[in-house]
Amino acid sequence: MVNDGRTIWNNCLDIIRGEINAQAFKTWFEPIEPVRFDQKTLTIQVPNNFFYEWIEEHYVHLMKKALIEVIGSSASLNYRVLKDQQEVSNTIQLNKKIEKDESPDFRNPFVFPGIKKIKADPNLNPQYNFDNFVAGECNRLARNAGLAVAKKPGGTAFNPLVIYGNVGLGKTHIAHAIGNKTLEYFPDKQILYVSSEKFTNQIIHAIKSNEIQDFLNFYHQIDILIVDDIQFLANKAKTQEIFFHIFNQLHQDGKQLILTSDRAPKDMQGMEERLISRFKWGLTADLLAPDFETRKAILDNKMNKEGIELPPDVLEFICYNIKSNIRELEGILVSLIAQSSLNERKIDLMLTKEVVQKFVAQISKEITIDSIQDLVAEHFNLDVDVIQSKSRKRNIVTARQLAMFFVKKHTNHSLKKIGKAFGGRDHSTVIYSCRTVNDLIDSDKSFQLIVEELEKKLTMSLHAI
Ligand SMILES: Nc1ncnc2c1ncn2[C@@H]1O[C@H](COP(=O)(O)OP(=O)(O)OP(=O)(O)O)[C@@H](O)[C@H]1O
Repeated sequence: MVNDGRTIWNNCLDIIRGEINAQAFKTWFEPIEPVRFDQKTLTIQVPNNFFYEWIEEHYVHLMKKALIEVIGSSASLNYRVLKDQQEVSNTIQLNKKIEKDESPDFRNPFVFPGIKKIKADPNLNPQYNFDNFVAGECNRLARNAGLAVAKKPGGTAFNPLVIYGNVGLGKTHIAHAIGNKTLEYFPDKQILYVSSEKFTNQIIHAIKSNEIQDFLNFYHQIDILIVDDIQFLANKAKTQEIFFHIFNQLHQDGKQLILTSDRAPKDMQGMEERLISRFKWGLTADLLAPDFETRKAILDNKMNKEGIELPPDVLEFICYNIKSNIRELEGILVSLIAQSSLNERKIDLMLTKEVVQKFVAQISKEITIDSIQDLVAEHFNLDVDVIQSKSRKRNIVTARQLAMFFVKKHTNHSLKKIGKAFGGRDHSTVIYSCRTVNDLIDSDKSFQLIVEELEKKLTMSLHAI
């Protein structure tokens, strides 16, 4: 029996750790100290008031869940806030009564055996909706298809709707958003969001307790089934077989299926061919990494929600450097807020660089010929090998000359080496290119602006730290 505060808190942490990402855990839970446990009340100490408020706002559900699991449903929680390094005990003494959480988890469906029409918790997170899902070219197809499906579930050609994309690009968010929107239009329809992991565990449980028929009955009554991260079904033959069965039945009945995955159906290894072919029946829409403007809009959105404002250079710096994972973008914002609160530091470019560097430590910190060629090629919408080619087309020549100019200015490479990296040109071509760029900067205002913009991107990038 656990009865001391530290053991209880450690047990809670074990539960919490499994539910949030490592960075958030480190930022918000590692600094907490258990103080005492008395009469089912756990007292924890947080570093400051801001910390307390953040935890209350963002993690109170999770804390409830953990405390109920470890202490029982009559548990309660006190915070003690450390201020100015002094312990100000009971300054904010909250006796938060912990109540049984009604909806943290999908209730095991087998509690409804044989019931004709069920009404189960759809397990949707209202925080993930279309209002806070920033639209961009990167998610246009998935977003539009999702909205169409929500208006007419089972009644469009997008069945199943398969949304795929790399880690942290919004698959779970959009899956819930579609579910929430559908619920708005059709409050009486039975919607269910389930992660593949949970779905698999439910099957294991059903098999063990001989309730597989109840399980199937339950799923056959769902009108809109959303299964997240179906790549987890790979190499799980029995789970795939059962899912296949459910899929066919629902599809045949005109019910809507929405699936997400981290890869396109054709690339799903360990998945039965018959399932893959069904995934291709409807629409497969990908989520791409957002462009700079969309990244800024996402961060803006998040800042509004948290009620904070960042200086423009800080915002731009983050967006220049974090390109391929929106969760990381948000993680940086949260880290910045935490760092500034814990260390009482202003959020400026210096602090931001420190935080960003921790997130992307694997990135090279030097400006290289490759990084310059990539940047210039991207700006002119060209492939890098075109820049290195012999082409004399005007825009290609300009891009090439500009890239050489940047390499000369921002690296220590010799003229010979630079020429070689641009399709084996000699040193006089490099000198001529740099001179031409300088002349253009002086004489052409729009060219000057392009140079400034690219230069900003180069120096904003982590390479410049
Ligand atoms: N277009 C967007 N607008 C606003 N926020 C977004 C957008 N896309 C993603 N996010 C946010 O990014 C974070 C990560 O998104 P999400 O968890 O949906 O990604 P995922 O693709 O499911 O990741 P994983 O592959 O790890 O499961 C979430 O906080 C989500 O709200």
